Amino acid sequence: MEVAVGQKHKQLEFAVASVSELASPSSKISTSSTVVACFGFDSGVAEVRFYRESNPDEALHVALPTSRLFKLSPVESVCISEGSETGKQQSYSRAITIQFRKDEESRAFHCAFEQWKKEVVIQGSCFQNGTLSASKSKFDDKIELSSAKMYFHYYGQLLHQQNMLQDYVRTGTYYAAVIENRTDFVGRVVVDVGAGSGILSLFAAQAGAKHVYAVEASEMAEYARKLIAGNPFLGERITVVKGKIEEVELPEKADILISEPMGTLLVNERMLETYVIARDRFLVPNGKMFPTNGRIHMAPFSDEYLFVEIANKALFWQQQDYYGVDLTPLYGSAFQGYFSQPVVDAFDPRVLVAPAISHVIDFTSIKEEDLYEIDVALKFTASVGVRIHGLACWFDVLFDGSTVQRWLTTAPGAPTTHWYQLRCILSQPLYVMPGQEITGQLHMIAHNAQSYTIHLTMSTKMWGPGAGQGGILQTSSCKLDLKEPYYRMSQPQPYSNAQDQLTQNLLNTQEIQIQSRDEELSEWMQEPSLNFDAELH
Ligand SMILES: C[S@@+](CC[C@H](N)C(=O)[O-])C[C@H]1O[C@@H](n2cnc3c(N)ncnc32)[C@H](O)[C@@H]1O
Repeated sequence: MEVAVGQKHKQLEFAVASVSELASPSSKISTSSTVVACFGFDSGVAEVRFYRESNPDEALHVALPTSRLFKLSPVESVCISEGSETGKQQSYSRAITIQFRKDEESRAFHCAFEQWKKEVVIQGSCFQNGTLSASKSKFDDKIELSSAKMYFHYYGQLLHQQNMLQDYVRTGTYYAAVIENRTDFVGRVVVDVGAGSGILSLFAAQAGAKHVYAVEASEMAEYARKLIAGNPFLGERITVVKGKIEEVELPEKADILISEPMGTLLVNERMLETYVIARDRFLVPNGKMFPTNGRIHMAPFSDEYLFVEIANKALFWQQQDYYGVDLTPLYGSAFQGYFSQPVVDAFDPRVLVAPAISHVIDFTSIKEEDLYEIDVALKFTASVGVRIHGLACWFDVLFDGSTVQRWLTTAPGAPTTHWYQLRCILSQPLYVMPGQEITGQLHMIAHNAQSYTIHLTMSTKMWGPGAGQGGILQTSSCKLDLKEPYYRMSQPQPYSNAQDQLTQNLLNTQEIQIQSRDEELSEWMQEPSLNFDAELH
């Protein structure tokens, strides 16, 4: 795949101990502040730029097409550059020594150096054809640049990482899954896929990992470096690599991957695809994945209160004399708009009217492309006679450790997580009798704004007196955008789970509110014109 010259956003960063030019030792960029080595492009030429984190404007630039890198010791290398060729002899006029803090950092740097030199060769050859280009990563191929920018901007902020860290059900389950399965980590190489603050890398190091590569694409990588440096006993076995999983090169394969790639309904954010790409790029055959698989659970629900609440939102547009203006021409669109938003909140499991079914996603074997379109056939048997208002969904993931199997669940009735649960509401509810079958389809299609369009169809067949020979078929459908849910958690909840409250209080001595990760994310990522709720209130 080729991409235009303007692909400046593609870059990769490392922390190194110090850098100095041999001819001018005074140019040394040393350890008083972190020294960053950043691979990128300058005027279409691949380069590595060294600078102090505290002063990015003062940098040493090394053009890669004319450079070579040699190891002097496990933690010291020399980079010679600006060569000229006379006959068979190659001469170099500049040498830069690079001091690394550890062997793995040095190996990761060498690996990236060689990879970026190859990019230059591709570019060079294309340049001769008049179309300077660089290989485009799988991520850039399928995700809109504006979506990715906002996404990584969001994750680059500590407050959003803190929100996830303060979901103690989530973080505590990860901690237990890692620590109770030490045997899977001791002496092993680990890759942390989307490391964020680096917390899972630190857990893996605590469990005895030989080395952890913490790969993080957002600016959070700098904070992860700081956190890891501040925990030196663990940090000496962790290397932070700033870049996208789809683009970075690592010096060795991993025995185990660890990641937290789950979004609302498991698949939102499309980070599961990144997790699967990491498996294909970095995991040894039969290596372990934490988590190992995930399940989306679905069941029909009946919630008259929620249905009326949503339907009432559109009533505003039924006014015929709003300051002398008839608003009714927009009523239909407003009604449709409200019913195209999946609802995120914590609901009472008693609203479910049939046993749930599940769709399993095995992270160790699924193909990345299989996540582009997910199709689930629905079949339930109603346990009561009620009006069905739609489909309720939640998910769980399994850590299939060698010692202990741990589940992280977001089920209704279980301690609440920042994912809550999700409900797709039908604008035309269905009526069912006890024992009646409900069939349908949940079809989810990934889109380039890191989410999914959901198509839901639910049907029931009514038999018996007056229904005729073929029965009466009722069908109701809706189309929803997973990226634009209605976050209902701030509304008064008809249901409060005592066990949930207790767990929260026990885990959390401070008064801390967990915000839905996607609620915050969507504030960043939604275009105002698409944010129906924001428009109306
Ligand atoms: C849900 S957060 C989890 C952070 C951390 N692992 C934790 O458990 O607290 C996901 C992180 O993955 C990063 N991320 C998402 N897609 C990525 C990609 N393609 N390459 C590298 N990092 C990515 C995000 O920037 C974010 O920090």
